[in-house]
Amino acid sequence: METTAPAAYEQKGVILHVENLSVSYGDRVIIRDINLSEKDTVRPNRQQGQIIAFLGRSGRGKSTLFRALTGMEKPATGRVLIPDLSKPVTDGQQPAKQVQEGDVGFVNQKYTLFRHKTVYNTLLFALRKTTLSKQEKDEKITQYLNDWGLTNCKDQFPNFLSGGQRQRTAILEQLLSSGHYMVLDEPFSGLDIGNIENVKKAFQLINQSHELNTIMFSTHDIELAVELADSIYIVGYKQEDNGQTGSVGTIVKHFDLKQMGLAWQERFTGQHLECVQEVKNIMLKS
Ligand SMILES: Nc1ncnc2c1ncn2[C@@H]1O[C@H](COP(=O)(O)OP(=O)(O)OP(=O)(O)O)[C@@H](O)[C@H]1O
Repeated sequence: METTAPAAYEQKGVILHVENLSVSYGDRVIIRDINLSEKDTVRPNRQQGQIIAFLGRSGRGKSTLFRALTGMEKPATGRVLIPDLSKPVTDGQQPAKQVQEGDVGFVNQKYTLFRHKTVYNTLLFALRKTTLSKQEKDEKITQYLNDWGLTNCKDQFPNFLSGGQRQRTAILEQLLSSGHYMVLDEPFSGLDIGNIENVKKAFQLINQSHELNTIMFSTHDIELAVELADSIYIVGYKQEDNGQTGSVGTIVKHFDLKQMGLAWQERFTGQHLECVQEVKNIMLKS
């Protein structure tokens, strides 16, 4: 079988820590006992953010988990911690804080944009909470528009953008307004092959532009998740002691694709396909 050498990397400080998280709507518990921890992945001679995929059958609670990860939904129990970059490092550790609404960008499937704002003004609005001067904001936006291939639509309103331009603007808007973390709920759903490539490219741009940039996304496309992610979590129902399948979502399996030697490979190999098959089997049982 075709295999490739695993890429070298080191793991540094914790960038996302989810502890005993559960979310209920009224009396109904939707997700429970969610525990996960992700560290900053450092690769030699390159800037590398993290890409985390969440897979799971319909209704298992991925969107609910995302709402808790972005601080939009208050957990019934547990907490979500991210590094508090406003505090100095003490004893080699970056202090952590509980995630709050606004810390983590959220991009929905529809790539919603302000109808009455041009691309430039949308991005300017996204930077409103920063301490940058007017000129610094302009320079930053101009650079991003250039890097993301959006310079030509700077003064256009959303209705005049192509699907790809719209996606990139929506992703960029969230990136600028929230800092390093971004959640995308099914960003590939309903896209044609060209726009799938556009979103993949946007992931790459985010990933390579800062060490701490962290993309979390859900998808029903298992191959795409195995191709793009360096960590995959499967959200599903656990088997109860009596052999029945439960009805509360939790993490039923984690795949560390870095450790497995599958992350950041140029080519999709037989080992990737084996992983896809394993993910499918687990999803079918959960
Ligand atoms: N606001 C809400 N009030 C009550 N129940 C809700 C609410 N939002 C979601 N649910 C329920 O929570 C469960 C999980 O839904 P969620 O949207 O998180 O699943 P999902 O894994 O994202 O599904 P899909 O893959 O189909 O998008 C579902 O049974 C859903 O009906």
